[in-house]
Amino acid sequence: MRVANCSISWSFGSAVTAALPSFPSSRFPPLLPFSLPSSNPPPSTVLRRSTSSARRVTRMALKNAKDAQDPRLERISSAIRVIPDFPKPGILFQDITTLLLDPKAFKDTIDLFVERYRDQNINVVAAQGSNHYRYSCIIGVVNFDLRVSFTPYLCPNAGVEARGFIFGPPIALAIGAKFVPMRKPNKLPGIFSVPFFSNPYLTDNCVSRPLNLCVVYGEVISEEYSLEYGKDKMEMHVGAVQPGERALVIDDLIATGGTLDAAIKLLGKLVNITAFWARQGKPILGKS
Ligand SMILES: O=P(O)(O)OC[C@H]1O[C@H](OP(=O)(O)OP(=O)(O)O)[C@H](O)[C@@H]1O
Ligand SMILES: Nc1ncnc2[nH]cnc12
Repeated sequence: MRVANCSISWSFGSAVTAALPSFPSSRFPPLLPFSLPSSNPPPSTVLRRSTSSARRVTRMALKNAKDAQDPRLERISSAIRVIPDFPKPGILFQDITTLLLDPKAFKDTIDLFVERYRDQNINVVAAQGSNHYRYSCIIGVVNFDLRVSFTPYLCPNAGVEARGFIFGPPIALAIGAKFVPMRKPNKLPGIFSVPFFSNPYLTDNCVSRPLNLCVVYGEVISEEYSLEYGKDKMEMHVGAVQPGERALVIDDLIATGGTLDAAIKLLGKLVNITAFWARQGKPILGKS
């Protein structure tokens, strides 16, 4: 189903230039969107720009320039540790775990977003999490996917990160929006199959199938994308975003923009995107 009028903003930080090996310092410039120098072009990329969305983008850019003066930014920026050559040579890894160890900097980060978005009529905060295939062990478990049932499955490490999930929920709660997780494959209960005799979810939703499989219907849509250091895929529930809602997509940083691109495409399968705004005016959506 496609519906009209869902505008999407994405924010947090950018590591686009962090990936460039020529950058002279390991203490990389602030990752937050607010640090945009006011002389830069407005941080806007607009899809099907309408007059109202263009006005909104302009307002955002002005607010951005104002935020650049915020004294909280310095503390936030310096609380983020930069680790060269992780997870592979050439990557300057922006480690937000050190920010999380500093309650003031962490709170300031959330507050900045809340202050920015609380009056924007946002209904939905969406964030992306991951099960980090690249650090996974391989074990044999049931894969709850009809297409590949009972195949080897990459098992997430314990304590696995999902950095968008760290920042999205507190922002959603504070601005009074619902939170929609955008997850890596096979993490959302969707269309799945389990042996009929052992299925604990036998409800009216279940339909008996050949080979004693029970199928539970709950539609999940997905989008594949590329990262600085690999490929991935994200999924979300159909119905999580409703017609006419305004969505804010939260993640900890933008590097290649692949994740953002996929998030926008994923949301675009459910709603019409009327405006998109991101830091640095990187034409991420120019690809699509
Ligand atoms: O702009 P991009 O090149 O797409 O990179 C940015 C993405 O990379 C990281 O996520 P990752 O998939 O590593 O998972 P995590 O959030 O669970 O750490 C980060 O949290 C962003 O989502
Ligand atoms: N440079 C980077 N630092 C932290 N997380 C990342 N995800 C993708 N690129 C990254």
